[in-house]
Amino acid sequence: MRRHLQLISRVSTIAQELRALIKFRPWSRNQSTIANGKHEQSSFLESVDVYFDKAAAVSTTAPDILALIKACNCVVKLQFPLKRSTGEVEVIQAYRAQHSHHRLPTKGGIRMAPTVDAEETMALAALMTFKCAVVDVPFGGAKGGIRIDPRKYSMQEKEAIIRRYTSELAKRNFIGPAVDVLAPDYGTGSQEMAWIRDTYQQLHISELNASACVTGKPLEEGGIRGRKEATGLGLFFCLQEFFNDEELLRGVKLSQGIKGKTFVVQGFGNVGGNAINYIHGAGGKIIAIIEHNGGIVDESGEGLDIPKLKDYFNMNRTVTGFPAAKTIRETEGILEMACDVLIPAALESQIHMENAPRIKAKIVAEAANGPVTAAAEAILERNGIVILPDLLMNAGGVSVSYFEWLQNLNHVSYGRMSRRLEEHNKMDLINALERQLEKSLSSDLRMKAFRGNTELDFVWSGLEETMLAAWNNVKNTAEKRGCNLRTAAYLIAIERIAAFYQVHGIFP
Ligand SMILES: NC(=O)C1=CN([C@@H]2O[C@H](COP(=O)(O)OP(=O)(O)OC[C@H]3O[C@@H](n4cnc5c(N)ncnc54)[C@H](OP(=O)(O)O)[C@@H]3O)[C@@H](O)[C@H]2O)C=CC1
Ligand SMILES: O=C(O)CCC(=O)C(=O)O
Repeated sequence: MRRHLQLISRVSTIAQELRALIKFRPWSRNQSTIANGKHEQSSFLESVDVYFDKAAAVSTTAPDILALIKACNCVVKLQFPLKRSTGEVEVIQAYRAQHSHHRLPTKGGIRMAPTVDAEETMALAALMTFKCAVVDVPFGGAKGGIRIDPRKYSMQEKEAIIRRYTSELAKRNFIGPAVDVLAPDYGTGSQEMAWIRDTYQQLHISELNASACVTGKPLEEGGIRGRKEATGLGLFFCLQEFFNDEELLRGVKLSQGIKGKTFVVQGFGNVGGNAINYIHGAGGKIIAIIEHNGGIVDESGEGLDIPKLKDYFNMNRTVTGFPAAKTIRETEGILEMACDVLIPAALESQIHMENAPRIKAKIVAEAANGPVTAAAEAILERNGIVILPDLLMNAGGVSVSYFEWLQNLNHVSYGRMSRRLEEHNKMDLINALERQLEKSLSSDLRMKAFRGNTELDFVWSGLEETMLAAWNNVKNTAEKRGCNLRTAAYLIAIERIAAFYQVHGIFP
């Protein structure tokens, strides 16, 4: 722990320099906002700051504690060599930001994208702090990024980059089950997590809990069932709640239930793809999907045939060209299509001041981190569009990551110790009932009634409980404090973290 704190103080110098470079501003009640739409040049980090400031202005938390909660504790910038398959050496730039250490470990994904920079990483790390607080997951927030376009690198090259990135973090004590736990994000998945785990394990050969240094791992490497689907399923749980809430539905003039509602989804990756599965399963109509270089629009009026689209995608690695839909190369127009729900599930700042006036969805459900700029939010709200905020909507991923981390620390999977016991107990009860009633249950009913809970049952149950509790808290806070759902989510986060400092005090 002492080593960790020393390192934090060393890297915090870098953080200070970076903050100065990007005009980082501590929280101030007088700070102008971009909600009037005048500063379209504002960055992702500035949008996060504006959202924070809006909540801070109605919070009862003291200004010094607000400044503490808002500040990014440290950012490390890494530059390391990659020997490409051509023999040429390239310098790779990468980052890890640890936004808040009020709880340890810090937690957050790692992305690979050409847009990655220090500021983006800091904004994403801040969102992780607030998101974890909203869903009451006991982590500080962090995020990592590697500035490459992963499509331009071979598997071997990506493996070398990830392994070197992990070893650079390990050298600085910036990764570990008790320190900072990585996870998938945009451009990374379970394969990258497996390389991270293996590299960390090689460097910490006697560390019993090494596999808890990263979540989102393949099952063979200590991953948990359900993590891949978790972000999309968490979003779906919240959508279901929205479509059951008469009052919220009245505001957007929609009837109850997901069935028959129309959805446009930007991004067909982990989050977008899984959200689509659940929405389609509930009878929602996916009328358009956007990828980075094109999109498809349904022409049947029935919504896209998702099982057929999945087969097509698995063969072609793209949705464009899907024969049962119209392919469109200019995707901006698709984002602006009339629909009930628009789900941005790709990158930040996709809905900005310029295109916001043309958005015709009734609801924007933020699956991506920060897809709506603060200036755009003001415009959407003026047009009566309800925004379901990222801090809540995409928190299913980190919630199940938490379960994976716990399972790794326990070294035994959920259900392993209890499943058969539950089945034996239930079977005894069923037998007793049958004897008493002098009647036998059908074998089908018997199977259903006696089945014990598996790992996946526990994960789904934990995720549903987490998302529904957070949904109700955000909704009730918005009602009580007279603010929108995003400000309510930030308020919950701020007040939970402030309460934490209140009890723990400030070190030293
Ligand atoms: N993975 C997770 O568990 C979590 C992810 N998130 C957030 O969700 C978002 C998506 O992450 P994830 O699904 O993991 O990422 P993936 O890399 O799995 O998928 C990203 C998808 O976005 C598409 N895309 C990229 N750029 C654009 C663009 N300009 N317009 C339209 N589509 C685009 C990609 O298309 P193509 O394949 O053509 O490049 C791909 O379909 C990110 O903001 C991430 O931070 C939030 C919480 C958890
Ligand atoms: O699963 C995690 O730990 C973090 C996922 C993530 O990066 C995010 O929620 O943005």
